[in-house]
Amino acid sequence: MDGRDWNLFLQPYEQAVEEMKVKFKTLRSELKARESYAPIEFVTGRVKKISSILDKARRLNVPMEQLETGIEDIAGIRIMCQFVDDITRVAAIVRSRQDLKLVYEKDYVTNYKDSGYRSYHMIVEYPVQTALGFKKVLAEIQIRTLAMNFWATIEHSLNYKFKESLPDDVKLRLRKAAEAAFNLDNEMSSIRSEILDAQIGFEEGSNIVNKVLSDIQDLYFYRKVREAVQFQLKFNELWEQGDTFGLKQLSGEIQSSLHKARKSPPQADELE
Ligand SMILES: Nc1nc2c(ncn2[C@@H]2O[C@H](COP(=O)(O)OP(=O)(O)OP(=O)(O)O)[C@@H](O)[C@H]2O)c(=O)[nH]1
Ligand SMILES: Nc1ncnc2c1ncn2[C@@H]1O[C@H](COP(=O)(O)OP(=O)(O)OP(=O)(O)O)[C@@H](O)[C@H]1O
Repeated sequence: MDGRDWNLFLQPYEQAVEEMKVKFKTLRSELKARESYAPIEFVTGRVKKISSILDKARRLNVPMEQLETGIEDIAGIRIMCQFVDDITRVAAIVRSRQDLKLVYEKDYVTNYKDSGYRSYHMIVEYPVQTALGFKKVLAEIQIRTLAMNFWATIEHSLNYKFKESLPDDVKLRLRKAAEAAFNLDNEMSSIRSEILDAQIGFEEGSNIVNKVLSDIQDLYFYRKVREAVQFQLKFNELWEQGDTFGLKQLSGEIQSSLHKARKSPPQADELE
């Protein structure tokens, strides 16, 4: 093995991981403040252990003098999302960032691995300012849902214990567990879209109420008192029944009355 100073070798990777973690955690807070929902649930990161770097170099036949280019995940962060759709959004954000350069992507969400592993991986080039100046390091960004992470964390610990020799029945059960995690993600996504639809429906309902009440006020302005009172009674009835469709129709009727009223405004002494 070469006699390099591993602390010095790993220093820029430590820095890259710390900086990237701060940046994506800050992004989460900012998106939460701006849009009230952030596609990032939490962020973790690590620098690969020396033993793991050496194992991987041997496994992938990477010469020691080419570790920096041959092992792409010495620096790695992981971004956990609530929903599968969030992964696409986070990946788009990573692609658009000016402070790193995308090298390539691996979509194990669509093309999941034989083991059942699902995640979206992005290998990036990240620039750090070291005491000796500017240096670019390779880093891996793994993006996955909470369910994918749950599965991968447990599978990783089992794999570590059994190394390459996982018994076939365990492999099969892990694949089934991965399917279960996939189904859980799908179910959560469909519940989410129903909740979003309900929220949109609620928003529409509240907008239509505002519109009807303010248009009735305008009818008073045009001295269409009798019409305004009738519309108000009709509104009360529909509102009691929670009839959004009826309210939309009523809104249309009030609009056409208002239209007529605006075309022939009342004379000063005119009262309905
Ligand atoms: N738990 C778990 N993690 C995996 C699995 N496959 C990949 N990973 C994770 O994804 C990383 C990158 O894996 P790959 O995209 O296969 O790339 P690689 O680094 O060229 O090759 P390997 O180290 O052989 O996986 C690994 O270092 C793991 O952290 C898997 O089957 N189970
Ligand atoms: N990009 C990443 N971000 C955060 N944690 C990671 C990342 N990649 C791996 N880890 C975690 O770091 C720990 C050590 O993993 P290690 O780097 O030794 O192996 P690995 O990445 O799983 O596999 P390999 O050696 O094949 O690359 C594990 O808990 C693993 O889940």
